[in-house]
Amino acid sequence: MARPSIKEYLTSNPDKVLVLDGGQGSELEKRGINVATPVWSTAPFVSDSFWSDKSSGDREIVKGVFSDFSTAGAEILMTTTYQTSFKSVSENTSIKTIEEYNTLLNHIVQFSRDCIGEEKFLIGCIGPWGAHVCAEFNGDYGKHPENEDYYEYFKPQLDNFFNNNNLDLIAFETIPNIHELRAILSWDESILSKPFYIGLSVHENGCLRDGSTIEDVCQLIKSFGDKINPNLLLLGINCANFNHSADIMESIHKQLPNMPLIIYPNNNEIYDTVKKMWLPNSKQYFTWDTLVKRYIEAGARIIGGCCRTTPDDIKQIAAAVKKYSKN
Ligand code: MET
Ligand SMILES: [Zn+2]
Repeated sequence: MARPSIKEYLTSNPDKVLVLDGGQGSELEKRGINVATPVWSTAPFVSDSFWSDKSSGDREIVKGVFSDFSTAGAEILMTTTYQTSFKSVSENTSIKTIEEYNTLLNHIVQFSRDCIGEEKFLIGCIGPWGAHVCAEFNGDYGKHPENEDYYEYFKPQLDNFFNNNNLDLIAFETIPNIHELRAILSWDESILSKPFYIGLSVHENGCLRDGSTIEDVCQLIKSFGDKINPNLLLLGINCANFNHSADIMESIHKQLPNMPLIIYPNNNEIYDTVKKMWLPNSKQYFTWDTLVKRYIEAGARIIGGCCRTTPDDIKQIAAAVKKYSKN
């Protein structure tokens, strides 16, 4: 049976909370794929052997990640295309033309769809401009972030994703800068012609990485009134601090009570930006069970994990979603 449209699905099942997958990029790395390249988790797909050699090791690893997240309970999964903008790919790999780029995206999306089957929802993942310039965790977009042509940066990936029926939802993830957020919100249905969501990149106190407060963000969204693009299905945070994630969700929900929310924080490890590695965090104040309960009470409709979360985290999230959602 064909999948329903995700918009229709969320509207006609108002109590349903969908379980998302976990950190695809970090999981690929954990399983041995070298993602230490400027295109990060896109790396396995830009090698010809991934497509020509059906028994390639990387191919098996990617399949395994999709399969393990699905088995753990994910009902909606993401393509590994966080750093697959045309600019990142054409500047850093042998793929140079828009035709080659479209072929790459078509192959990745089809491969991902084949991995998860026809029933589950698939999200076309798009990282922020900050992913290209390594600024998604400081929001530093230079002196004139308002002058950046965000549309020009996103357009090739958007054009491809909007035309691909294998994708149910488009993700703008880890958005750290309010100018970029304002740009995305200003695009109407002729540009963003399919359901999408925005995942914000925030500090522990909930401020956007560029220092804008949650109030600034919510005010900006409210200022669009009923002119907001009807394809904006959810707003939320991703790659956020585990211990602080529920507080941040509650504060967004307080200010935008009717906005369906999405949340996928990191696991409890902390990224050391100097050592460039994830370090354990001895302070863990919550379990997934407690957090998921609070997320749902704060209006979350999609819940999963971001960097360093594994199929085991998704299993715990799925169990808690089952326990606390009315559906
Ligand atoms: C830096 S956040 C990355 C999110 C992305 N969906 C991934 O895990 O691959
Ligand atoms: Zn992340």
